[in-house]
Amino acid sequence: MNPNHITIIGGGNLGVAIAEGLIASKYIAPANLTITRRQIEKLDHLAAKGVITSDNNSKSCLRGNLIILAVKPYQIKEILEEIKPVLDPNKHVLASVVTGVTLEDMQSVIGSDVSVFRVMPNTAIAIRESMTCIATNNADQESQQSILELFKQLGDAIMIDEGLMSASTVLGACGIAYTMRFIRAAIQGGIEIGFSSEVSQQIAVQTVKGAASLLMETGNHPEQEIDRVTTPKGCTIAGLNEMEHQGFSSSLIKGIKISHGKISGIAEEFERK
Ligand SMILES: NC(=O)C1=CN([C@@H]2O[C@H](COP(=O)(O)OP(=O)(O)OC[C@H]3O[C@@H](n4cnc5c(N)ncnc54)[C@H](O)[C@@H]3O)[C@@H](O)[C@H]2O)C=CC1
Ligand SMILES: O=C(O)[C@@H]1CCC=N1
Repeated sequence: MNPNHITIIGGGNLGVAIAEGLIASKYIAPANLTITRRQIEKLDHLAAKGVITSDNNSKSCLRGNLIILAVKPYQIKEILEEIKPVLDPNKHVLASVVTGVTLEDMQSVIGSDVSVFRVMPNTAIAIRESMTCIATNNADQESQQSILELFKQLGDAIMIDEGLMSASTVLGACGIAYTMRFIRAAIQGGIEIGFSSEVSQQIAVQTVKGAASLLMETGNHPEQEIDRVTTPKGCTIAGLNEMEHQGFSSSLIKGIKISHGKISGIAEEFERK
């Protein structure tokens, strides 16, 4: 399966980010990309780039062979019922980015003839820097390879067991928000010690990028890199230890666990519809 036309159903935050990443990657021409939402005027910026915008999900599915579902968890069941009559197992592959809704949930509506994937990117997909985790229970190796290759164009991508999909949602997708909050706090601290907001942001953002790049390029554990920074009796270790006394790592780990626990509640929205 090589996606020759991609249809994204749900042109909200993530759907638009995926479209932008696809356009930037040149993986697919804008004319081979369709995106839907009910208020299509909100997709005018994509239409201006040559993307097909529509408020008709079924017609849009006829155009695409890869269909990406990017709606809220409580909306997906209704949409699956709507597009089911036009789904063709010999043509279509379905990929859902919807949080908490399982492959089995989706197959309970559309059956298991069509290959279905759960895909968990993050909003950095817009600039081709997503970490995307992918799972399936019925797609053949060739389709798995195609989907993996596609999302590798948009950052990094790995196949995982579906049982880890909620964990990947939290670490990868929610992780963007956690990291932004770290950066915001660093900016605020930088202002307290003398920088303007703009310069503080410039320093904080490049420092986070540098830290991530160090780990990517060396493969080191963060603590190895921390050891290189913490001069004995120095200012880094003093600040780090104070942050830990205040619960820095603990609060992050607890937050990750709370987010993870919340996902089973999100999945119930599928059942209630
Ligand atoms: N925002 C994020 O960072 C991430 C979101 N997700 C998941 O992706 C899904 C979408 O999230 P967001 O983009 O943030 O939500 P959103 O609310 O911004 O986007 C959903 C879009 O679907 C549209 N929509 C609703 N009913 C429709 C219909 N019948 N036909 C066509 N379009 C319809 C809405 O108008 C809206 O634009 C959710 O299930 C979320 O859990 C997953 C990973 C990251
Ligand atoms: O907050 C949420 O529920 C969604 C899923 C991951 C990112 N945003």
